[in-house]
Amino acid sequence: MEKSLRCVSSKAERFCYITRVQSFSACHRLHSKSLSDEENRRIFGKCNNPNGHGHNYKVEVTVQGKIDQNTGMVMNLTDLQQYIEEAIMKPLDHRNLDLDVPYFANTVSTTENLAVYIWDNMVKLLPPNMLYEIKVHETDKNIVVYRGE
Ligand SMILES: Nc1nc2c(c(=O)[nH]1)N=C([C@H](O)[C@H](O)COP(=O)(O)OP(=O)(O)OP(=O)(O)O)CN2
Ligand SMILES: [Zn+2]
Repeated sequence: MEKSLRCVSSKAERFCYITRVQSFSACHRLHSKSLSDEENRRIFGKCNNPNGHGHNYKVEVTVQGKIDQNTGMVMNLTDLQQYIEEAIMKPLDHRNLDLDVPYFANTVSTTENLAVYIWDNMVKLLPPNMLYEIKVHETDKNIVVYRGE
């Protein structure tokens, strides 16, 4: 599993961003209940295929904070791995996003909305003000970043 570290700031108190990468597999269909079938086909094209399609998603979870002078860590990446298991893997891996995840019953399962869903799950588990960014790679070419705004 990939882990990346990036640090800035003064010598006395260093501030760092740490990232854990996690992959999961899921299928979905882009379809909005607030649009007609014709509009859905026109807007979402092949991604509106009634039987759906699959992705091997990759999510980068970045947390921020001061480097603890005793542990040398912003956060133990093993703890972050466990939060990711709860917030991402358990609800999403090997699921049909639209049918298995209640959040997407009435919310289109775009990568934008998926990033928001993952943010909302992660922020509930992490210590306050530590979550910095969720980056979701839907494909190698389609990437969405959400920072809680
Ligand atoms: N703004 C968004 N646009 C699109 C999203 C999205 O989540 N947000 N999603 C899709 C589809 O889900 C689709 O699966 C994208 O796949 P695809 O077009 O096959 O992916 P690539 O662009 O990587 O592959 P190409 O072969 O280059 O088409 C569509 N739009
Ligand atoms: Zn898709």
